[in-house]
Amino acid sequence: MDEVIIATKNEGKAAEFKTMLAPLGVKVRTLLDFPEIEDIEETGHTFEENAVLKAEETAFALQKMVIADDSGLSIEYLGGKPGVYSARYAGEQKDDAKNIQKVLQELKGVPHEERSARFHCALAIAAPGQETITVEGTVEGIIAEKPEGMGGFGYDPIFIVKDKGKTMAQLTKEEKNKISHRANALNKLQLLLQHEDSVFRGNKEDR
Ligand SMILES: O=P(O)(O)OP(=O)(O)OP(=O)(O)OC[C@H]1O[C@@H](n2cnc3c(O)ncnc32)[C@H](O)[C@@H]1O
Ligand SMILES: [Mg+2]
Repeated sequence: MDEVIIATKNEGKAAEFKTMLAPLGVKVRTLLDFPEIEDIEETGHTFEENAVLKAEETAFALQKMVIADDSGLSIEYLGGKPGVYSARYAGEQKDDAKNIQKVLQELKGVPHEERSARFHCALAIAAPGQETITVEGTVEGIIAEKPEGMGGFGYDPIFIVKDKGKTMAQLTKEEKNKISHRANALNKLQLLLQHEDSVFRGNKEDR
């Protein structure tokens, strides 16, 4: 595998995939490089369903192998919300600051011990005529009282990583890419592909 297309238009995700896949020597392109591909409607009820939708539609459109990422934040006190609606929680414009404000508003006055949350990342790898493969990675956290830190993207400034006692946005890129839901999912995918005898492994010479 010398090139992989990540079916995302999210710049934060795109940057993380580029960094995490760099050691493998794989060239990474994203949908930011294919502006002709229109937004795919995320009609699934789970992260996995949406990842499969995005991966299969893009693989069909480009006739290439692609990986899609559907991810989001699930907050226990809110019954799992924003969940699959994380990107558009505060409206169609997918505004990170507004999404964060909405979550903080909904958790106003809720004590620390009831602010448990989890980031999810479902990855799907699809290629024309191949069975799609999916994996999911998570990371546990607590929703902060206010945003802290400048790194990452999305909900990172309000997500205190349980094992670190800092928000995801306060971690360095290297730290985030070691422990994140996306890193966990990508590690699982790599392990799975090592055992999978399919087109996704590429030619022996590529390995
Ligand atoms: O569908 P694509 O084009 O990949 O881009 P998107 O931004 O719409 O992506 P999703 O549908 O998967 O929605 C993900 C939401 O979860 C948030 N999110 C995902 N991963 C995150 C991370 O690592 N840190 C913080 N927030 C994250 C992100 O900001 C979005 O609001
Ligand atoms: Mg999306």
